[in-house]
Amino acid sequence: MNNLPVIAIACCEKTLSGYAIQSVNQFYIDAVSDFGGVPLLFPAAAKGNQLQNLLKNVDGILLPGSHSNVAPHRYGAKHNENMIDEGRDDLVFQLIEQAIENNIPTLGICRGFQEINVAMGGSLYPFVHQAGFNDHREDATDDFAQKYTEKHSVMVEHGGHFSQWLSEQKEIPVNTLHNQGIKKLAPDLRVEACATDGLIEAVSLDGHPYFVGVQWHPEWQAKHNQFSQFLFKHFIMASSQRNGVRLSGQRSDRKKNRQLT
Ligand SMILES: N[C@@H](CCC(=O)NCCCC(=O)O)C(=O)O
Repeated sequence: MNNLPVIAIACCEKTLSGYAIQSVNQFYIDAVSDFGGVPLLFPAAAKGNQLQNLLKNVDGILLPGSHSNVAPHRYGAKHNENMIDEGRDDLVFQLIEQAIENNIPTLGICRGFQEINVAMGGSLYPFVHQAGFNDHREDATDDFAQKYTEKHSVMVEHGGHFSQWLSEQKEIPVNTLHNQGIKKLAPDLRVEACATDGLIEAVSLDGHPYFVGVQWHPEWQAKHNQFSQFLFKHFIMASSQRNGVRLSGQRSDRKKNRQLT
């Protein structure tokens, strides 16, 4: 029997009561567990060999949302950005490179979606509602049911994963909690869905086992949302397949080492 797939979740670097902390919103941890993965929080400080060694024990990567924004210099922009988290940027840009190079199943959500586009050569609008699009910002309320309620639809593009998963369904109702959005699409990314105002809201990478980014938040009550179930089930399935290959490779290495001693 395969072990449960280990899913690396990228942390944000924040400050709490004067202490520097690594943090992940619990909704992401719960969604990974609910769909059969083992969440493993990856600290934003992990670099180089540390990261390579950690990734040897990983079957999937989740790039979660965050109120911070990708540093403008990462995509040649000059505007002032107050919500910076360069430790997270450093971590996820390495993770994205490794995920593409080594076919590690990856799901990017909101900021994670934007990081994928920037890491692969695209750019972002700092405020989409100032660039001719609708206002996609989150509601300023402590009522999370209101904050995460569905606010618009995205239109499914033909030829990608989403159109295969959904067969005839052409629209997906989604929530919206973001200021920023894709301006220039990275060259190798496929558009999977767009908002009704034309903003790109979901992408994937052809030829990869699972490399998907979405601008909305499928982790919110994921078990009760049809499309969120597609997203997470396929993500965990691809990660489980990697888990099987990874562990069988490690077993044969141990056997070879025993034969050499
Ligand atoms: N900062 C980016 C992305 C917004 C985002 O990820 N919001 C979710 C915050 C709550 C959470 O998931 O932790 C933007 O504003 O576009």
